[in-house]
Amino acid sequence: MTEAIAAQNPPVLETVDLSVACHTPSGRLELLDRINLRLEAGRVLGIVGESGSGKSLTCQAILGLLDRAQMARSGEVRLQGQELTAYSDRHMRRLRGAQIGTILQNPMNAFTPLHTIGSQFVQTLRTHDKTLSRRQALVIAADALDNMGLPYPPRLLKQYPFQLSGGMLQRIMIALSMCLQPKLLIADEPTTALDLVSQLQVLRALDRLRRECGTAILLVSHDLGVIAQMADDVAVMRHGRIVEKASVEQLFDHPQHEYTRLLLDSRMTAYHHLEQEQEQEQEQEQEQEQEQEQEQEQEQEQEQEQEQEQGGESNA
Ligand SMILES: Nc1ncnc2c1ncn2[C@@H]1O[C@H](COP(=O)(O)OP(=O)(O)OP(=O)(O)O)[C@@H](O)[C@H]1O
Repeated sequence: MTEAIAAQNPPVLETVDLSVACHTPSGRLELLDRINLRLEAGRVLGIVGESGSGKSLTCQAILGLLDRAQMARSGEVRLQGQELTAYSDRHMRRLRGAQIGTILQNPMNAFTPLHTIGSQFVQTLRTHDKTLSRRQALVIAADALDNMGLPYPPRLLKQYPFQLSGGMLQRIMIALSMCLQPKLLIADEPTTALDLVSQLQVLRALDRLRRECGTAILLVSHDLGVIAQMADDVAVMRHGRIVEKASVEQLFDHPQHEYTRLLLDSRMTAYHHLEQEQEQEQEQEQEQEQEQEQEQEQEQEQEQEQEQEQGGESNA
C-alpha cells in the first residue's frame, strides 16, 4: 500500500546509481560513482564538496549535457518518476527550460549577448506557450521582474545583458524561471561570482521560487554558509562519490564522516583566520591611533615649553 502511494507521488528528482566514466588515452577513468539522490517538490538539496569532487559533473549528467563522445553515463535519472537517460537530445532540450531550469555560476552565458532581455523573455515564453503574443509575453515578463523586486522592469526589458550586473542577471534568470515554473531547478554555484548583497538577493529569490512555485532545487555550492541558509538536505561529495547524506541540521550538528568534519572545520578555520586577521588589523589601527595621540601630545608639550620659554625671555 505504502509502495503504491510512493509510486503515485514519486520525487521530483531521483538518481539511481548515476555514474560517469571518461575515456582517456590511458584507459577508462571513473569520474562519478553511483550517485543516489532524491529530491521532493519545494525542497532544496545542497551538494557540497571540494573543488573537483564531481558536483558540476553530477548536474551535467542529470541535465544530459555530457559530451557523449568523451563520457559514458550509466544508472538512472528520473524526473517525477520518468526515466530520462533514454530521451533523445531534442526531447531533453525541450525538457530543459520547460520542466528543468538551470542557473549557473556565470549568468552571462545564459543570455544571448545580441538580444535585449525583453526579446529573450518573449522568445522563451513563446517557445513554451505558442498562443502568447509578443505584447502579452512582455507584460508577463515585466510582471515577473517587478515581482522579483527588480527596478524599472520596462527599462530592464530594453537593456542588453552586458549592460547589467551579474547579480541582476541571476535574478532575471530566476524571474524567468518563475514564469516557466519548472519542476526542478539546478543551480550550480549561483552566488559564487557575486558580491554579498547580490548573493543575499539571489538566495531570497531562489527561496521564493521554491515556496511560491513548489520548485525543487538542487543547489551546488562550495560555500557552506549558503548551504546552511538554503538547504533542507545535504549530500557531501568527494572524489566522485557521495560520502554523507543528511538533513542540514544533522550534518552541521553531528557530521558523521571524517571528510564532512574536515570540510566544516576548514570553514571554521577559514573564519577563525579571518577573525584573527580582522583583530590584528584592529589592534594595528589602535596602536597607530595611540602613536598619533602620543605624537600630538608631545608636539603640544613642546609647543607649551616653547611658549613658556618665549614668555620667560620676554619677561626678562
Ligand atoms: N570534460 C571533462 N573531461 C575529463 N575530465 C573532466 C571533464 N569535466 C570534469 N572532469 C573531471 O571530473 C572531476 C569532477 O569535476 P567537476 O567539475 O564536477 O568538479 P566540481 O566538484 O564541480 O569542482 P568545482 O567546485 O571546482 O567546480 C574533476 O576531476 C574534473 O577534472
